[in-house]
Amino acid sequence: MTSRIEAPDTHTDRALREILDRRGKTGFVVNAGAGSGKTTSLVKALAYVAGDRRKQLRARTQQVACITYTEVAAAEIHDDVHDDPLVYVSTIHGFLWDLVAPFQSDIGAWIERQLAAKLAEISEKIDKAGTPDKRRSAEQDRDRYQRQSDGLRSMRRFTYGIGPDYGKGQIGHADILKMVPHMLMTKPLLAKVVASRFPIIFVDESQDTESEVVKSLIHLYRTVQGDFLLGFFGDTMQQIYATGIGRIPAEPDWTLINKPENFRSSRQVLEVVNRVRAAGDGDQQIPGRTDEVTPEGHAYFFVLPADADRVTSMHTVRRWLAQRTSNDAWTSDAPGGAKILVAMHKLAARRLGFADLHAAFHVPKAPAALSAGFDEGTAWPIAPFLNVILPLCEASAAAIPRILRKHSTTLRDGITEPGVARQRLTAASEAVRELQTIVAKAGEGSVGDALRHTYKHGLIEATPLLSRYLDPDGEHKDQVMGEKTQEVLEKFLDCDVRELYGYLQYIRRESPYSTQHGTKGAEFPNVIVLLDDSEGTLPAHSYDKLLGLAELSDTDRRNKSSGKDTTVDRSRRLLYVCVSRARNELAIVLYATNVDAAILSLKAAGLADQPLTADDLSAT
Ligand SMILES: Nc1ncnc2c1ncn2[C@@H]1O[C@H](COP(=O)(O)OP(=O)(O)OP(=O)(O)O)[C@@H](O)[C@H]1O
Repeated sequence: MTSRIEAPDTHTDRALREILDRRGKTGFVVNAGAGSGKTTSLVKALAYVAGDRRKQLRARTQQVACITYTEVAAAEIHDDVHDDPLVYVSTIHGFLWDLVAPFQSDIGAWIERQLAAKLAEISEKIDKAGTPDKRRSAEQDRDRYQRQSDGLRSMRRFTYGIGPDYGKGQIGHADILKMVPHMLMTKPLLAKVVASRFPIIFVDESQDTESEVVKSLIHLYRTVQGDFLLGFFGDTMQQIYATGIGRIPAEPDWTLINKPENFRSSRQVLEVVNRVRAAGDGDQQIPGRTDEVTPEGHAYFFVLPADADRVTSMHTVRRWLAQRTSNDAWTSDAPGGAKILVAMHKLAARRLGFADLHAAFHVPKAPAALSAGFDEGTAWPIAPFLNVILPLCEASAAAIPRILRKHSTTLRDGITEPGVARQRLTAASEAVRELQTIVAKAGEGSVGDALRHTYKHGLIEATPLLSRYLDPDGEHKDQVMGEKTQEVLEKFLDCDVRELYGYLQYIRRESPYSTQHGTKGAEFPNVIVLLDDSEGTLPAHSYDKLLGLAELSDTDRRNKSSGKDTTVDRSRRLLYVCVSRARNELAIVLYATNVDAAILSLKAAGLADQPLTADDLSAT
């Protein structure tokens, strides 16, 4: 891929350079459609300002900050700007933590307030406990919180990890999004320090950036003196997370920029993109490339019966597409082949053989850090498998000591003499051989067998909660473990270790499946979008409602009449994101309980003039 910096200039690039040449305080919002080159313009603006103001930024030890939505996006932008040290690229969590990390005593005070709130909450629970058992359990939790609170006083250093462990001075992912905006809004010194370190801040995917974060950045803009530039790049039509702000509340003096072009998609794909958008905000995009360069492409809409076997019908669709478009990539699972966008991880899990694992992390009311963490590949109970256990089972004999030295607690802690290190390495190697036997044997409960074995032999570093679970009387006995966390861990440990291989393939993006949310910002040559409410939908989404195939609920109607976001709005935006990921060829496959009614609805909604059916598939 050539760098985005080399993309031809658009009017937006020129407008941004004019803004970047200004001094003093200024801001802008680029709000433009899918594939319009927002990220490309962002990268070009970064390169421009880092070149133009290099001397000044260096002299003042300042950087240009760019906040992205995912680690993948951050890595791509880093590449685009050739790892220029003047450009600081980070996800929102990393950025926010970096801002406040030096303000240790404020972090400590914040944790103290959280624990005080927990203690107040638990006292209420104790007072209201209906049974002696519930009371006893709440009292035990109160004692744990109390010990955490006591431990905090001697804490010298506060850190940040996936999950919180307040007693050990660690705040979690979710805490960051609450704590830092609050600190930015209430601590003028912090705001000053941030603005002098980052006189320019860009935010990509701004529509899905948490409201409080955006508000705190705007507060920063309002309060700082001197040179400061705040710029947002987003698309309100692509807001797919409920926590996102949607439209940026721009300050009156900011410049608003739209990009009407689409540089990504073929003509046929763009027509579908525009049809989906038409009933949303009505904006329509035009091909960005010249007539000769924009390919015609292909786009098809299939309506298949909801009782069709999904695996067979998907093979048939892919074969049909390969034949019709003379493009064998449709039947390939390799990168560059077909990308199949499913609504939920559960559907990918079924197809890739990790349904039990998925179910374990999605028990009803599972803590979000576990369920969402599983979906993202960051859940702490799984981390030992991804980082240590599976690598130890797959690595060559020569590579094993390196993995052990990096992760094994027994090889890291308390070694004072070389002889001890040798002995421990021999013991750890023996434990690895036993682990390999456990994993090769596999079967129900082998996840638990592997985890207990590696923990016992110090091969893995477990998070405080996992340690508490595996060793309830050990070092982390004061950790408070919710019932739901306990339930997830029990179910996880009951799983078959073989399921982790399909999961790994999925989160490493090596399978053709991706979730519709997970494709944010990406693009693929050949995309299939599955619309399949009968296999299950995300909360607050329904393609059947969007397409007029299911009745709106009373809540939908109430939301609609009061101008609030509705199930239909959310589903349309998600569909818009999905169809606009396709560069050349696109297929939408709707599984419908009533195929004829679905065809009529699609035509009436202007989404497809001539949807194809199972008969068309069998006719070739
Ligand atoms: N000025 C340009 N000239 C030619 N191609 C461009 C230009 N800008 C962007 N592109 C190409 O268009 C595609 C989409 O660009 P980009 O990812 O920057 O868009 P985006 O608006 O951020 O997308 P989305 O919001 O849909 O994720 C990329 O393949 C990119 O290389």
